[in-house]
Order: sequence, then C-alpha cells, then structure tokens
Amino acid sequence: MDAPCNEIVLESSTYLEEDTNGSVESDDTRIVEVKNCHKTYLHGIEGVAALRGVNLSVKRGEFVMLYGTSGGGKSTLLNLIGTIDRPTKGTIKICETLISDRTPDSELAELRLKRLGFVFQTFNLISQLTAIENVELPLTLQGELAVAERRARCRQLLKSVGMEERMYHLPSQLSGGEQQRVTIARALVNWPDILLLDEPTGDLDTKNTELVMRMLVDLNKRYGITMIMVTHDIHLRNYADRIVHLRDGKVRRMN
Ligand SMILES: Nc1ncnc2c1ncn2[C@@H]1O[C@H](COP(=O)(O)OP(=O)(O)OP(=O)(O)O)[C@@H](O)[C@H]1O
Repeated sequence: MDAPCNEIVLESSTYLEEDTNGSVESDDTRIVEVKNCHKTYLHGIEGVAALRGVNLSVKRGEFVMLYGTSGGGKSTLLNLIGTIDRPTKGTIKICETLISDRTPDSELAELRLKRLGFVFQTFNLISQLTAIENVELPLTLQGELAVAERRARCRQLLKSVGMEERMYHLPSQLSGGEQQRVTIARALVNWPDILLLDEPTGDLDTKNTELVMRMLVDLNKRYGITMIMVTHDIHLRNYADRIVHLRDGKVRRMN
C-alpha cells in the first residue's frame, strides 16, 4: 500500500524548518509580486489581451489557487510567474529578481532551474525510464552531484510522495495518480522555492485527485514550499490558503 501522506520525510536545508508544533515558521516576505501585468499575444496583426493589468502578491509558504472561466488568463499568469514568458507591460518579482520584457533569457533560465518547479496536467514522464530515473534526470543533466548523492535524494523524494515501493517501475506500470506523484517528486528535485502547478489533477479520478492534493498540502505546510496552482475545479478550493478568481484577463476576486 502507498505510504500515507502524513509520512512525508522530505529533508532540505533550504526549506523552512518545522517548529515544535509541526507548523512552518513562515516569514512575511512576498516571494511573488505581480504588478500591473499585461500580456498581449499577437495573432497576425491582431492582439489577444490575455492579461489586462493583473496585480498579485504571494507570501512565502502560501498555497494559492488561480481559478476561473476558460480563457480567463490563468495559464498565462502562471507562465509569467514561471518565467516561461515575459509580460508585455508591468513587472514581476520572483524571489527578489525583477522580471520585465527586457530581462535576459539567461537570467530567466537560472531562476527556473534554481527556484522554480513545474507540474502540468500531462505527466510528461519519459516512458523508457523508471520512476527514479525520471526524477533523477534533471540532476543527471546538470551533472553537479555524485551518482550516490543523486540516488539518495531521489529515493527520499519518492518516499516523500509515497512512491518508494514503485520507484523501479516504468511509467506504463503506474496509475495516473502514481505518475503524477513521480512528476511532483521530479519537480522538487532541485529544492525549488515555488512549485507551479497547471491543472495537476485534471487527468485524475476523484480518489487520486484527493491523494495528490493532500500530498501537495502536506509538502506545502511542512516545508513551506510556496504553491501556485491553476484549477478549473472549485471543489479543490478548501486545499488552498487563498483563491484568486481570474476572468477576462483581470483578477475579479480574491478570497
Ligand atoms: N500562445 C498564445 N497565443 C495566442 N493566444 C493565446 C496564447 N495563449 C493563450 N492565448 C489566449 O489568451 C487568453 C487566455 O488564455 P489562458 O490559456 O491563459 O486562459 P486560461 O484561463 O488558462 O484558460 P483555460 O482554463 O481554458 O486553460 C485566451 O483568449 C487564449 O486564447
């Protein structure tokens, strides 16, 4: 049987320490600051205004959900925070780094590598590699850690998502929920400050959705990993500290 979520044993010196009550000592610093951001996509000579003056602050350790109607700008905002794209106008500060339309690619790549983790709806695991090899891949490509250290870290991460017993399985031998848990372990392999999740439960059934959400909340609360998650599913709202409603490229409501 899978390890229950409350047995997560992730350790990282870069994560906030738990206090004796098991809660995270969270400071009040804003880890994400989106200021008056606009994003216009060009379609031939026409522009599509995906974001129209969005402001959003996220505190370190917060779990924020971006929720709203289709086409409202949720993924666009997540991509800007993830430095996958740049704003057309406005600024974004991520972990004290200011991003504008002139920020060089190299600086964005460094941020993505060191500070951000990504999880998408589709699991995007490499089918020929086992679960642990998939988690290890980013570290293998960086080539900075010795093999034994890499293995130990990945094994620990897979344990933290309840996948230790299946770490030598190929993706095809895992359920959707298990594959998503491997994907989350892979996204955490560089100890990111912020985990960005775009509909991570979109392809999962109710049981696996609940399992993955409980696991994410546990990682968030124990280790202070800031989470920003896009969802269509209002039933997931209770897992977040805060819901940001986006519609027509604007923040309509926060609660
Ligand atoms: N690469 C792109 N090129 C052109 N238009 C785009 C691009 N990406 C998004 N858009 C447009 O920007 C608007 C916002 O899209 P976005 O994907 O951010 O919304 P969303 O809230 O995530 O929607 P959904 O819930 O359907 O995924 C939409 O009108 C969309 O068609």
